This record gives sequence, structure tokens and C-alpha cells, in this order.
Amino acid sequence: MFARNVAVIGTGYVGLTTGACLASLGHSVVCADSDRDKVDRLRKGQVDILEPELADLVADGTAAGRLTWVTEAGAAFEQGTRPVEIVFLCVPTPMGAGGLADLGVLEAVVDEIRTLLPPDCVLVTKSTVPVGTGDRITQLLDREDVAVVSNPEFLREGTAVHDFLHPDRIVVGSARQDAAERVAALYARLGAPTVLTDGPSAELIKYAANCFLAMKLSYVNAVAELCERVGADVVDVTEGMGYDRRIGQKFLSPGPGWGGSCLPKDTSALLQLADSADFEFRLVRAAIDTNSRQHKRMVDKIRLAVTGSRTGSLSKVKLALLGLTFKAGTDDLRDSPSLAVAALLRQAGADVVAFDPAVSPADDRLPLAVASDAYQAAADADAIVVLTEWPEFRRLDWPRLAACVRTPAVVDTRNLLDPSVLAQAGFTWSGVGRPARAESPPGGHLLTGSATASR
Ligand SMILES: NC(=O)c1ccc[n+]([C@@H]2O[C@H](COP(=O)([O-])OP(=O)(O)OC[C@H]3O[C@@H](n4cnc5c(N)ncnc54)[C@H](O)[C@@H]3O)[C@@H](O)[C@H]2O)c1
Ligand SMILES: O=c1ccn([C@@H]2O[C@H](COP(=O)(O)OP(=O)(O)O[C@H]3O[C@H](CO)[C@@H](O)[C@H](O)[C@H]3O)[C@@H](O)[C@H]2O)c(=O)[nH]1
Repeated sequence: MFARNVAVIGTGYVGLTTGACLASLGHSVVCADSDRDKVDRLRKGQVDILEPELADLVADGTAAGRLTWVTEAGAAFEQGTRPVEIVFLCVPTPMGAGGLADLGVLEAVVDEIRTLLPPDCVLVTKSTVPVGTGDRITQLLDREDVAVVSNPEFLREGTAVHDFLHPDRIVVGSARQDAAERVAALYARLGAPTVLTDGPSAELIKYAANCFLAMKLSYVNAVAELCERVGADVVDVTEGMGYDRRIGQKFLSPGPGWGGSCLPKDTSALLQLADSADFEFRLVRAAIDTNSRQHKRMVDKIRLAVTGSRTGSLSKVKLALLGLTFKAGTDDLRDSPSLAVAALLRQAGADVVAFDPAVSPADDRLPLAVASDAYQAAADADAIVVLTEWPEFRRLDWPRLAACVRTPAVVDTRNLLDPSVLAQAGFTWSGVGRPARAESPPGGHLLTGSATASR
């Protein structure tokens, strides 16, 4: 393998993982971020996101001299003795006006570095960008010698390092095949299937994949609703669906709705892209609508648990919310369904106190009270609502919680808890797509082979 000189611009979930993992593969990487405090912390080996293995890779790469840190994107090209050959753009592309991806930061960075890029280098977009962005970057650069390549990233938060080093596939697209191959060669040691294609196809693969995942989740949330109406159990239904290898067991867990920094913005951006191509992408529209409805459905469930009616008043009702991050294993609160449900509960007049193992009570990003543990959050609560599937919630002392609350009711929007454990502690339990039970259900059982259901 040839070790390459690489620059990474933006050191968030994607950029930091990219930089640290490429360094672990033997490449020399200089990481640039405009957030000076973050760069100072990284220089000291401090990683401020919750990602297993990332801090170790950062420390190893820094100690080996293969990872260095700068604050100006342009300064990334002045490091080391050999010129930077490949430059990754890993800056944010948040949801902008009308649901379009906001390319303001990305374009500003391209403008900042266009004259500073070393001759004959490759500029790679790893940020998620709409189809046509590669062509736009080529125009903005106005440099014949610099090739533009799309290399979308598919890592998940909470398993970012693992996903980067064990990818299902690598996608590289460009009008310049030689440049695409140079980028693909960076990952050669990973032995992953590699799709070499044109720029627009690579850009679309990213959106098409994320929107497919979002549709799968909205479908499963709709199946869960149907289960409730006809008396079926979604846990057994999805297990039975998932053994079909064309469907698979993963991404079949119903919940309070899908969220995070990617699926919501990417579904919106794909809708806008389709719209601009005069195509009404009704499936994606339905997935988004089903998701917003899911938040409201969770509030109705809570009303039912607390007042006995799906339309009962939540005014002055005290609710303990367990889980604020958009899924377990991350500290990311961006577009979290928990926050969407919490906002609806507050609008309905409820008094909410939350606990999340990854969110500090001193965190001032949140418009609600955060307790330092589940027992404090549950004090005098009319119901406990599980919103994020942190495994530690299963291990809570439920009899102790029963002694803290005003009414022993649990609404489990992730089907995380064992209803029989709760029943023993005196709680009523309601989940999503499952009959409300006091005892463990018989469950779908596999008579031969072994169950492999997982997210
Ligand atoms: N988070 C994910 O799981 C994930 C996965 C795949 C793809 N993506 C895509 O990757 C991109 C980045 O996402 P993220 O979650 O890593 O974002 P992030 O917000 O975690 O990190 C972005 C980083 O860019 C830095 N930055 C902002 N402006 C800059 C500038 N002008 N110069 C240098 N640095 C600058 C910020 O300080 C921050 O450290 C987005 O397009 C996103 O859609 C994200
Ligand atoms: O069975 C499931 C699986 C997920 N979710 C929810 O779906 C959302 C998204 O989860 P996940 O996809 O694991 O989160 P991300 O880390 O945002 O990863 C997605 O978005 C990234 C950014 O584009 C992509 O790189 C990843 O491939 C893609 O999975 C979260 O709210 C989860 O709680 C469920 O409700 N049920």
C-alpha cells in the first residue's frame, strides 16, 4: 500500500473519524477545523464526542506523527515535507431554507482554499451533498489540475470507527477515473466492495441509501400502529419478516420516530432534489409525514397511559423522560425524536424532567430540566416515558422507581423493557405495536436455528 498525504477539513463526527482512521491505515493526515478550541483540545488528545475507539486512534496517530492539527484550512497544505495529495471536505451541510441542503460552509471553504490547493491534488467531498455539487465545486475551483471526487460516508454515530474500518462498501465517483482510483486506493486495506462511478451517481447513492433506511423505519412504525389496531405483536411480526434475507432483521425496531443529524435533513434534501427534477417522490414524502405523525402518536399514548383517554389533558401532569439523544450510544441531540416528543408534551402543558446518561444536567442546549439520575427524574411523576433505547434503563431498580413516582405507569416508546419485570415492580406498561401486558408475552419462537434479530 502507498501511504498518502491527506488533509481533512472539518473534524466533527465524519472528519475526525476519517482523519484518525486514515492515519491508522498508515496515511499522513493533517486535520483542519475553524473551531480553535476544538483544535486545542484535539492537540491535547481530547475528543469531545462519544465515539468508541476514537480517542485511542487520535492519541496513536498523534504520537506516531501521522496526525496533525491546524485551524486554517489553508495551513493544512503547508504541513510536512511532501505536498498534500488528497483533500477531504467534511464540513456540515445542514438543512437550509425550504428543506434544501445548505452548502454555504462548503462553498466558503472551497473559495478559501481554491488558490492554496497544491498542484495536481484531488478534492474529495465526503460531506453529504446534493447531486450536481461536484460540478459546482469544479466551476468554483476553476483549476484544470485539481480533480473533484465524491466519496460519500456511510458511518453511523456511536459506531463511527467500526463502520469506517469495516464498511459495507466504498463509493467513489468522478468524471476523472484516475482521480477516483487514487481515492479508492486509500481504502485498499479494508477489502470492501468498491463502487467506482460518476460524480452525480455517487452523490445520489448517499441520499438514496439514507432515504431507503428512513422509509424502512416509517414502514415499520406504520406496521406497529396496525399491530395495535388489530391486536398483533410487532416484535413477532418484524422477527417473522426479518428472516426473509431480502428484508433482513436490521432496522426493523419501531420507536418514537427516526431522527439524528442525517435522516431528517437528507430525506428533505432528496425531496427538494426530486422536485427540482419535476418528480414528485411520494414514497419519501410519505416517510417524512409518517415520522411527524409518530411523534404525535407517542404523545397520545402518554395521554392514554396517564388519563385513560387518547385525548385527555396533560396540563400539570408530571412526566419523567428517559433518554434525550436521538438513539443510544451517542451524545448527539441533533433532530432527536425525544426532543420533538418533549416539545409536544410541553406544548400540551406537561411538566417534563428528563434523564439521559450522555447529557449533563448542566447542559444549557436544552429547554427542559435534566436530572442527574433516573430516580431524581421520576420523583412524583405521573408516568415514566422511555424515549431512547439506552440498555442501562433495563437495569434500573424498578421497585425503587415505583417508590419514587406518583403513579406507576411506563410508556416504553422503544419496546426496551421487560413488561414482566415492570409488572413485578407494580408498573403498568405500554409499548409500541405491542399489546399492553402485565406479563411477558409468549413471543415468536424459533423452533430450529437461532434468532439473530438486531438493529
Ligand atoms: N454525523 C454522521 O453520522 C454523518 C455520517 C455520514 C455523513 N455525514 C455528513 O458529513 C458532513 C459532516 O457531518 P458531521 O456530523 O461530521 O458534522 P459536525 O457538525 O460533527 O462537524 C463539522 C465540523 O466542521 C467544522 N467546520 C465548520 N465550518 C468550518 C470551516 N469553515 N472550516 C473548517 N472547519 C469547519 C466544525 O467546527 C465541525 O468540527 C455532513 O454533510 C453530514 O451530512 C454525517
Ligand atoms: O431499528 C431502528 C433503527 C434506527 N432507528 C432510529 O433511526 C434513527 C437513525 O439511526 P441510525 O441510522 O443508526 O443513525 P445515524 O448515526 O444518523 O446514521 C444514519 O445516517 C448517517 C448519516 O448520513 C449514515 O451515514 C448512516 O449510514 C445512517 O444509518 C435514530 O433516531 C434511531 O433511533 C429506529 O427507530 N429503529
